[in-house]
Amino acid sequence: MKERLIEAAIEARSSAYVPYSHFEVGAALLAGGTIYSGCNIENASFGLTNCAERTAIFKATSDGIRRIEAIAIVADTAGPVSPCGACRQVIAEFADEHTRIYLTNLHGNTEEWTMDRLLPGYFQAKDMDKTN
Ligand SMILES: O=c1ccn([C@H]2C[C@H](O)[C@@H](CO)O2)c(=O)[nH]1
Ligand SMILES: [Zn+2]
Repeated sequence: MKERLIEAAIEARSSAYVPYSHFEVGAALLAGGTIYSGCNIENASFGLTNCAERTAIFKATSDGIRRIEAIAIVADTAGPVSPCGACRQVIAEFADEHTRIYLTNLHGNTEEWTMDRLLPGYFQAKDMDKTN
């Protein structure tokens, strides 16, 4: 499944809409037996750009998915791609301690991470509980 997810992420990357940065990113996640993939989508108003990871996650979420089993992210980087902070927090929303996070590049340099490494101390719903 790791290889299938990486392949799907590479395929999704070919749809990246990146007229400004020309930096193509692809992501693919496994949830409920289905693979959801996404690319980065830029905008003339740069701050409205949506990263590939969030595109894939939002596609899955709008299909009713609430837990990610595994996610692969790929870009043409020297080493494994490093997701931005916003995406790390969004992944955390739908990940648990078993979620496998594959960070890779076009040369096949792949690292397998879990949430504790991706974003230690990420904000959680329970952090809003004043009694804790
Ligand atoms: O993990 C990442 C990092 C960056 N980008 C996108 C956002 C923008 O389109 C381009 C350059 O930042 O790469 C992603 O999609 N995912
Ligand atoms: Zn991001």
